[in-house]
Amino acid sequence: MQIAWYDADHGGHFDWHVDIGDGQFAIRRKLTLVVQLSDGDSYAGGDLELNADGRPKSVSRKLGAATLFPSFTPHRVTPMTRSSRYSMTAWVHGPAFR
Ligand SMILES: O=C(O)CCC(=O)C(=O)O
Ligand SMILES: [Fe+2]
Repeated sequence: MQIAWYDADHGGHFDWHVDIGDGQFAIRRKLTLVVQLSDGDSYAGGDLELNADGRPKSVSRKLGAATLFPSFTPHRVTPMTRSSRYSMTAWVHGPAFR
């Protein structure tokens, strides 16, 4: 589980990536769950975008909105342009993909 803080004054963003990696835990990630912990009207930028099919889509910015996706889906957080955003990310683990 992870709480992230993105702030406009500190260039908050997270470039395109997948959540599956080489690490002991990252290699076992199956599903990613992101919960919006900030009201979407209280900041600008900071959109979570998913690119499952070559057409990036932004997810809901509503406070409490939960987004679940396969951990191999490329995603990013666009640069913050005003104020700040909190999010919570949790991963569901399982046997490594083969
Ligand atoms: O904060 C978000 O919306 C996404 C976070 C994320 O992609 C990650 O921590 O891997
Ligand atoms: Fe991620």
